[in-house]
Amino acid sequence: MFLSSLLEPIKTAAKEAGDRLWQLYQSGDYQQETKDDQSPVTSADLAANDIIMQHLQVLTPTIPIISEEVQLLPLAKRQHWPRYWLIDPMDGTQEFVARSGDFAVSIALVEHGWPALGVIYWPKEQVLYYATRGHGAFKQQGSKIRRIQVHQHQQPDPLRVAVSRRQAREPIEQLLPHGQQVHYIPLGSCSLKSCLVAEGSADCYVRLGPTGEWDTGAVHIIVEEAGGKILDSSFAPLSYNQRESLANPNFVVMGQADLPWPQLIQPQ
Ligand SMILES: Nc1ncnc2c1ncn2[C@@H]1O[C@H](COP(=O)(O)O)[C@@H](OP(=O)(O)O)[C@H]1O
Ligand SMILES: [Mg+2]
Repeated sequence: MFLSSLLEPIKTAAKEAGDRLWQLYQSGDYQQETKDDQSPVTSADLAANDIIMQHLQVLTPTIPIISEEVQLLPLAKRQHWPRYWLIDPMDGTQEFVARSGDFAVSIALVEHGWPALGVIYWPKEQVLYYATRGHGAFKQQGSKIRRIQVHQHQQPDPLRVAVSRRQAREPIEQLLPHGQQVHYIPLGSCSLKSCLVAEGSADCYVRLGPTGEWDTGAVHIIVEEAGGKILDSSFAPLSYNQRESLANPNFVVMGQADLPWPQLIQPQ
């Protein structure tokens, strides 16, 4: 009941933040900086962050917020939170700057260590992806809403693997078995690639290299409710708010849950 009552207001917040990003993207009216981890941030990320924070503070004033764009509290002050919002106001800042349009807003509610509600908004396509635990995953474009499901992959069909536009292909090629036919799908933004898996347009997404918990929070529940899973390089679940750093390990977003994934992909 609590989760379902939050869904519509969170979709509204994500859409408002994303539409603001789109406006700034089109006008070019933003400034860019480099963060301590060498990843880019723009004034558009911060504008979207402000919009989401304002919505959340009105909607649930007592629920704390972790945002990519807000100074992180030490673990001791946050590790016992029973629930918190986990937001990435813009996933795909490099894509925004490079003008590919592959950027998205990501908002998750994490309860007792597990994402329970997730909303992704892709401004370029005006598409929302969302899920709440136990109630399925959905894709909405305008008034058209449909339930999404991962794809049932049949051997010997090529494995459709979503990959970053910005990362080298070779390390990923080395993880796939020799002789496996592969069709690569390059797309920006961790969330959008994960949503491709959730909706069945890709069979998996292999992510090597730096990401943060905010990149996977919302899609974690969307992918699971669509029938898939997100696991680290030991095929163990990702964790949330358990460490001083929010850096994720390498991970794979897997579609069809009963494929022999450890035979298909051996992440390092
Ligand atoms: N040098 C770096 N340090 C930390 N995270 C990085 C990074 N380079 C990329 N990322 C993560 O990868 C995301 C983009 O994924 P992709 O390469 O698939 O487009 C970034 O999202 P943000 O744009 O929210 O920072 C960021 O979280
Ligand atoms: Mg971001």
